[in-house]
Amino acid sequence: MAAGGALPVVDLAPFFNEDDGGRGGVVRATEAVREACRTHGFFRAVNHGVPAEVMSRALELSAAFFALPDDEKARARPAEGTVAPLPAGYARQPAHSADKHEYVLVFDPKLGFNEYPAEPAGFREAVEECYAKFTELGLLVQEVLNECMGLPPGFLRDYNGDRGFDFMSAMRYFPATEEENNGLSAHEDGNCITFVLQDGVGGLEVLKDGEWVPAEPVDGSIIVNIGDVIQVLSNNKLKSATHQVVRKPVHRHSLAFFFNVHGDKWIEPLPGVRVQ
Ligand SMILES: O=C(O)CCC(=O)C(=O)O
Ligand SMILES: [Fe+2]
Repeated sequence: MAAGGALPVVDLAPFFNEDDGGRGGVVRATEAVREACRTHGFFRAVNHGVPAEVMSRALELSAAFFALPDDEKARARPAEGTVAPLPAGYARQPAHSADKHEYVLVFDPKLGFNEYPAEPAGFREAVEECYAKFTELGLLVQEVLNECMGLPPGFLRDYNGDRGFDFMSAMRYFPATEEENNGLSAHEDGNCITFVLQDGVGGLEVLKDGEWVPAEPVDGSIIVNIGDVIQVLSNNKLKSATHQVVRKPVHRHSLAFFFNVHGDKWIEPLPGVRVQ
C-alpha cells in the first residue's frame, strides 16, 4: 500500500491468475481490499482485468463527443417518457447548479434504454465494451467484499443478482473560473461499488480523517470506492467515503460506473458480518 496520504493501491492480479501467489495471493489481496475499505472507502485497483486500451478508447471517444457543438450533443438527449431508472443519454447540469459538468448516462445495453450519439464513430462500441468489462469487475469486487464481510460464499451474488440498475456516466467538467472551481459537490455514493476512470487532469478528492486526499490520475488504474449500500450491509465496518471533484483551469473527462442494487431493495445491516 502507498504511504503518505495517497490512496491505497490494490493489485487484483491474484484473482485472475492462480500463478500469481496462489491461494496466499488471493488471501493477501482480499486483506488489502478489506483494509482499504475500512480505512479509506477507496482504493486504486491495478491488474483489474479491464484492458487499458478499452478504457482509453471509451474516455477518448467521450471526450470527442463532448467537444462537439451543443446542438449536436443535444441530439443524444434522453427520449420522452422513458421507463429507465434515470434518463439515459446526454444532459448537462443546469446553469444554477453548483456542479459544473455535462454527462452521457448509459445502462446495460441489453435493456434498450440507451441514447447514443451518432458521432464520433465508434462511441457506442467503445462505451459498450467498457461497460461490459466494468460489469465483470463489479461482480468480482462484489465477491471480494463478500469475503471481506465474512458472508457465506455467493451471498452478495444472490442478494444482488439484478443488473438492471447499474449505469455508467461519461462526464466532462468545465474549466474552473477565477470565481469558483466546484465540479461535483462533496457527497457519498448511494450504491454498492463505483469505478472511476479519469484523464490526466485530476481533481477527484477523498475525505480521510478530515483531510482531502487527491485521487491522482494514474494511467491504466481504476479508482474503486464502496457506496452506502455496502456501508450499511457491513454495519458501518466498511466505509462509504465522502468525495468531491475540484475543477482545474482545463476541461476534465472521467467515466464513472455504478454497480447498484435493485431500486426497491430494502437495505439494512446483515446479521453476522465479521470484518476483522
Ligand atoms: O468524476 C469523478 O472523478 C467522480 C464522479 C463521482 O464521484 C460521481 O459521479 O459520483
Ligand atoms: Fe461519487
